[in-house]
Amino acid sequence: MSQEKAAYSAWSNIAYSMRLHWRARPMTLICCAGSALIGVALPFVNILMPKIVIDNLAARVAPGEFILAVGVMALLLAVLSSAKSYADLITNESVGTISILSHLQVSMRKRLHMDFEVLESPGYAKLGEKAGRAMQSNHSPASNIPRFLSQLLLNVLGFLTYGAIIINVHPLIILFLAVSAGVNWLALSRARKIEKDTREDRSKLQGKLGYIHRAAKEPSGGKDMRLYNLGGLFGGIFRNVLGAAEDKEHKVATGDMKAQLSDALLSLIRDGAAYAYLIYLLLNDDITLGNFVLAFAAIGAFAGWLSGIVTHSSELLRAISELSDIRVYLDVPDRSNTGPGHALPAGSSLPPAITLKNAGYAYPDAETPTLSGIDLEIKPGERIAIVGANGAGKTTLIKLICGLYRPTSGEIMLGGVDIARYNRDEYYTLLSTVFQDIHLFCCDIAGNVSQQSPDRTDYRKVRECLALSGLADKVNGLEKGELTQLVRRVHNDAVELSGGEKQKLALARALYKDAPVIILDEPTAALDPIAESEIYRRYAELTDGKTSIYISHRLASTRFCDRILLIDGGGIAECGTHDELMRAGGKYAEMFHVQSHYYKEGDVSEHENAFNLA
Ligand SMILES: Nc1ncnc2c1ncn2[C@@H]1O[C@H](COP(=O)(O)OP(=O)(O)OP(=O)(O)O)[C@@H](O)[C@H]1O
Repeated sequence: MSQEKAAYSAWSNIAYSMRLHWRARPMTLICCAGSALIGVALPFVNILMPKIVIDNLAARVAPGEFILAVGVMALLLAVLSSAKSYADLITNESVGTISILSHLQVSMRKRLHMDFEVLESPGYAKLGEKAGRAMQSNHSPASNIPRFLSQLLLNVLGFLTYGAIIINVHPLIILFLAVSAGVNWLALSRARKIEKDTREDRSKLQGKLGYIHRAAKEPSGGKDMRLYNLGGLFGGIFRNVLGAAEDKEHKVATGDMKAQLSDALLSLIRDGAAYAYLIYLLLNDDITLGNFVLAFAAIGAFAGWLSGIVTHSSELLRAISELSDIRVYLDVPDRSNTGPGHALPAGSSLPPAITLKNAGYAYPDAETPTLSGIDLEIKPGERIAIVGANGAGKTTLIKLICGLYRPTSGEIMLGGVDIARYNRDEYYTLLSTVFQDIHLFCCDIAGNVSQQSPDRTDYRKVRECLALSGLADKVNGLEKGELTQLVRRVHNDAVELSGGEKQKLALARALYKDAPVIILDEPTAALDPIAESEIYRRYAELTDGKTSIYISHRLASTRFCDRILLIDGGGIAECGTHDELMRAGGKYAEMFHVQSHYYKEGDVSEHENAFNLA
């Protein structure tokens, strides 16, 4: 998967953010604009008030006129102040929240539906980590672009209004103030560059910290940590990574601090010089007292507007850049066919043939393909067993057949049509699967079997499937039976299932789905011998009228299949019935002999009879 996509331009990100807020709640943007306008009017009225008071006193106006002028100003202040509070309330409450909720929803949808191959790829995970940093909360910069824009607008308007007052006193003051702001901008640019340059590394370090955290937190990792005494080793690695992360964060914080210091220092020099000049004008009677007070206040605030422009444009640029991270992540395309696809074959009680033509698969960044040149036709209703050494590519092969991976060479067809042409979700309806890594969902046992909400669950069928998979006794022994919750982390009263029980539950889930193709990846690896033998005994019943693909390391158990495929060297090295492969005397026969060594002669033939298929 290509990880780097051209980053979005600043304008594109601003337009995107504005669109997002406008669609969700137009009032938010109206309030942002209102906040900027009132935000500049309010202090302006504030600094105008003393001038009006002084001018009126100097002109010795009638008391009624004086009170009216001051009263109007006070009323204006009160109205503006209330309007500003209202606008701020709306923007503070909505801006970050609208953005974060929208992005969280889209990213959750993406996680739930994204094509599996991309979901699994490390490149996608890294993009997710970067985006995750930018989506940490409703206060994160990327979520607050309209607010930064509003603040920037406020400062630009303040700059222009107050600038007009100051220009009236002397245009050079503006030039002087603007040059000092330019110097300040340079200092902030440096800080922003440090932040930008270190973002990739900081994101990677955060990813590592997250991984170590999870490994220490999850019971599966915690068990090994204790038994292998990994506390010291992992603690050391954690400290190193944390140290490196702190170094980077420190670098960014130091850059920010230097920029702020230079801002404070420059402000002091700048305002001091401007005030000195105003005092000089007053002492020489070149300015009225009212105008002196107004200009004095304007210069004080002008510096604030200038540094506001510098700071908020810098913040806005940072936010824009982080929004790019989110958009790049959300824009990773789902390559699977989620639109209207080719109609699924209908009309036969048996599922259609699955054909692999010269199919192969190379994992991203792998030097050599895991599988290549696979030619195979799985006939309707056929029972196929796949065997082979660890890492031979058995699971990869079934993931290809399931459509979870797209072949990197050749093609896979169902009923003569490339499986990529079927709608992905419709194609999945054909498959009942049990993989090695079993995931339990935080609902009750019945829901875990039906994979449906309670109102759509057929409880009678759930009980039948639990009986077929051999979990009925366990479930019936629970106080709430199949209504017992699973996943303790979510439900306090949940039960914990053993590895074998989970496997039985996964089998019940596959049986409940009752799809025409059943794919089992070592479904009995964690079962006790009696439960395992029971599954073998019932295999014909469980897969009746279906195509079945069955991976197992227990070679004796594959004898009840119509055909056995031995995967080796990235392809199908041997193919045939058990007897054919034994007669051929190849790798399968060798593996079988090695394994049967551990069984008494009678055990194998016992299985043979038990399957009632040989
Ligand atoms: N997500 C992945 N990314 C990269 N390589 C992978 C990935 N999954 C598996 N592989 C590699 O592909 C090869 C085949 O793996 P696969 O899981 O298909 O083997 P298997 O025959 O099912 O093994 P086992 O019997 O141990 O379950 C292995 O060498 C493995 O390292």
